[in-house]
Amino acid sequence: MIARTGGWIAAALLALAIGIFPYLGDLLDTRFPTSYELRLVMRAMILGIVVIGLNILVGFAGLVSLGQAALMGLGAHAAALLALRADWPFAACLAASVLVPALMGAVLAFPTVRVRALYLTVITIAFGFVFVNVLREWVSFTGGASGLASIPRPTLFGERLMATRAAGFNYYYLIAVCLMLALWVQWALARSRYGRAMRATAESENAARALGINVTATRTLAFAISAGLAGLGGGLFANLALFVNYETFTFSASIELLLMTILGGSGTLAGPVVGTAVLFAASQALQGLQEWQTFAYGALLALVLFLMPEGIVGGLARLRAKLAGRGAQERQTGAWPHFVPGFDALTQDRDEPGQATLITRDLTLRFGGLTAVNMVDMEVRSGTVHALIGPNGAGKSSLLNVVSGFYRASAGTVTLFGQAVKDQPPHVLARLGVARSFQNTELFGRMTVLENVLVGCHIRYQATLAETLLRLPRFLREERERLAEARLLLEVVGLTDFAGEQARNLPFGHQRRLEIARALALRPKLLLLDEPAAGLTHGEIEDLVALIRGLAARGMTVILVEHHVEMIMAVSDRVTVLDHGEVIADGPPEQVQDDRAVIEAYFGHGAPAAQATVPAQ
Ligand SMILES: Nc1ncnc2c1ncn2[C@@H]1O[C@H](COP(=O)(O)OP(=O)(O)OP(=O)(O)O)[C@@H](O)[C@H]1O
Repeated sequence: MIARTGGWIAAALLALAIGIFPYLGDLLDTRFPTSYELRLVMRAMILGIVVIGLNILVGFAGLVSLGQAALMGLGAHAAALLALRADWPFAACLAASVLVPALMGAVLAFPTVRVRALYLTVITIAFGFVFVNVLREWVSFTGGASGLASIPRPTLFGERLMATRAAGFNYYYLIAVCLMLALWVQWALARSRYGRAMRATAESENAARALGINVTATRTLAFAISAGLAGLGGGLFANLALFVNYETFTFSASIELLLMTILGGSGTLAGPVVGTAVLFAASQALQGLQEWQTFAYGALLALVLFLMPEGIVGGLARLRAKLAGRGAQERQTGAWPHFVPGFDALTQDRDEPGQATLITRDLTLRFGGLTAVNMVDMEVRSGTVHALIGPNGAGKSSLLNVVSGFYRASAGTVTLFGQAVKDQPPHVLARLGVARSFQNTELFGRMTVLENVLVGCHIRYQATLAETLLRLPRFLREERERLAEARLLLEVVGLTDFAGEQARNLPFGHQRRLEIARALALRPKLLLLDEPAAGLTHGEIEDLVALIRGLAARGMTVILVEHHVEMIMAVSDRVTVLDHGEVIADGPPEQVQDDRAVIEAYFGHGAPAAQATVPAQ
């Protein structure tokens, strides 16, 4: 709450400082600021807009672009060319300076981020070099080294936009408004499912996909927004300088933009402003050092990052948290499960009772020569707890990964909720109603406990990006409802007191609880739990059993991969036993426990008859 108020105060102070800056001369009766200094501040504000875009890419989505200056150049050239060659009015040119790079961003990102996030960095480097070469060589179109000169002075609503003490400051204020708008976009994204999805994909791609997030689309969106803001900076720059050529938009300019993002504190809301201001001021101050400038610049940067690896704003935030003495260890964990009133409403998306929620037929998964899952026929009834057991390497997790879409089956069929779903990706299956936990918990460590659960609600928003950025009523209503649901789920798992804590700071047992709460936020019909009891104490396992039974009682179907036999006996309605990828037994737990083939799978052939049950671990 304090941080939020502080954020608004900081934004108001920034707006005030920018607002009165041109009039300082009149107010203080000095020559400062001259038109030159006004121009410097305008350039800094333009860079600020570009760096905000880069922060959305780097700090939110965890992607790196080394071609951001080229995208800025694309915006600048789009605006300049349309004004010079097509006589487009200024407002239309500025709109094009946003849209053309945003589109280019989407075209560059879509094919690359679906393969690997790192490829985006590579493609942006290539784009930067190609772009500069095209500008340099295509002289008839871009003017080559002479660039595009005599761009008409911008005019809006019949007013010529100027920025000098003599002629008025309306262009200065236009840039200031764009900067504040960029800050708004960044803030509105951060406080929405879009921003949370971006951060989630950066933290754990697998967990994000399991919660219904389309990782490729999310990353493409992040890059398109970031490219659009870079282009806006370019368009504003072209209309400030009234001249553009390739020299402004080189690879080293892209590096400088990235450094501003990191120095300020990537991922923080104030970081881009602070990073741009500090580095821009430093580059101006160090200009007198001539050839030593680059060295001094680098040394300064190294020093700040050595002292504050999370950047200036990130470092200060950490310091403040330390001083406030906030730590996970001081929190009281609530008893769980605590089926609070209202929880039943969240578990109503169930399959018809008695239906087969999952059917696999001849399901096979091969890794090269190894058959991890071999011709598995399995049927899981709705509203039951179905355990999947077997010795290490039996293929349990592999089967779970096929059912949740993480692995593609080599052969056979999977039917979920009466629908054939073979080869569907995880986020599509999540949208059908499949949620899962992971063998090694996959939380979004740097996000708060509450945000983790909110990411689980991702697929149940309907508000569009535009409604979200404008914070229209539908978005606000949905956000309020999801927040209430997330808090309720935290109460169910006894983590209410940890809502504001970063997930990575939670003790292990609490992390397991959080992962389950996050999966429940999806309102699944089928919940897949991969060794949820691993690493838990005896008491915690008893609570987990109570939770699972409570979920099944509410109609949810649960598939449980577990080694802990005592727990399986207590919680499951039916057990399927795998060995070497094949089903060797299937039935009620008591029957399976005494099955000869199962005992042999655990103890080997010739196990003594006295060894009548599988081992409780
Ligand atoms: N991505 C993969 N690439 C190659 N082999 C794999 C892969 N994933 C699993 N395997 C192999 O498939 C077999 C089944 O592994 P799986 O993890 O499904 O077994 P499990 O029953 O879950 O074992 P555990 O109880 O130890 O987790 C093992 O031999 C494993 O080495």
